[in-house]
Amino acid sequence: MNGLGNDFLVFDARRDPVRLTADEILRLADRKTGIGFDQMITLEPSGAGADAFMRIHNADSSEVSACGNATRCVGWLLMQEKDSAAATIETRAGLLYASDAGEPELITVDMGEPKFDWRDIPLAEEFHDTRAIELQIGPIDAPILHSPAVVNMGNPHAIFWVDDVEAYDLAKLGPMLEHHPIFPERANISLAQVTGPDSLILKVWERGAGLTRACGTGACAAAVAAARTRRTGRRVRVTLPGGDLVITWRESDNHVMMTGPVETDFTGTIDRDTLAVTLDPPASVRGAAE
Ligand SMILES: N[C@H](CCC[C@H](N)C(=O)O)C(=O)O
Repeated sequence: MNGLGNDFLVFDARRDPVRLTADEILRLADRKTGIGFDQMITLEPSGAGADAFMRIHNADSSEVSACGNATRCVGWLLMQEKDSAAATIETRAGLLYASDAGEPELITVDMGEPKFDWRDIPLAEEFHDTRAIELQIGPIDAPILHSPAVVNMGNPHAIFWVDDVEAYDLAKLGPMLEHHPIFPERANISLAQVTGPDSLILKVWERGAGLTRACGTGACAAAVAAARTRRTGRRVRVTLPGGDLVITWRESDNHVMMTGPVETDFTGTIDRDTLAVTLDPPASVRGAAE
């Protein structure tokens, strides 16, 4: 499945457990010799009364606690199954609530409350004044990235405000910042270009996945940081390379609501031993094989 091109391999492990080694996850994530994905999602029985527990692994096999676009896709799956307009998803970061947004394959997820304290991002104690971050890569006149906003949406995000997201080589800067010593658990790195009181453009280097077409928690983090610094209002249209998400940081309960599309690319089965994939008929895959 995918949310604005941020793509996922979704296993239904609610009846039979799916336990893959890091090496097997890396093999499946490989876009040349495997299936290819940004994150691997494993649906398991929920211990908290939710419709399912959602386990999240990045393409580098790291397990993480939040994935906004995948939560929309899983919410849609569960609502389809139950023929319901709402679904509850348990994650390591807590319970999330998905609901039908009134159009086919358009889903809203309540992503909970943002966190801003340096301990909650987390940041390393000796660095927790983010104004200390200044990074210039490349020729002496290369643009300098500095003073990121940091937000936790169940996972760590650092957002750099820029005048033009295309003026920076995020493929080069991203990994340096992802692994910056200020982020003891690494971080998702965003460039945000505010384009109006209710709109911004976002490019994301994702922790454990690299450049992605969209990042749901990144869009939430950037919209909240923009509102908190009076760059925008509390409702922001976030334009990512893969398309738009609408984020509302609700004043009444401090929750962040994310609305966007979901797509199913194909379904099938994977052989437990060989990891060979058999597509369900019609064996059509959305868009030509890349
Ligand atoms: N790379 C992220 C997880 C996936 C986030 C993104 N795909 C989203 O839609 O929120 C992390 O390591 O925290």
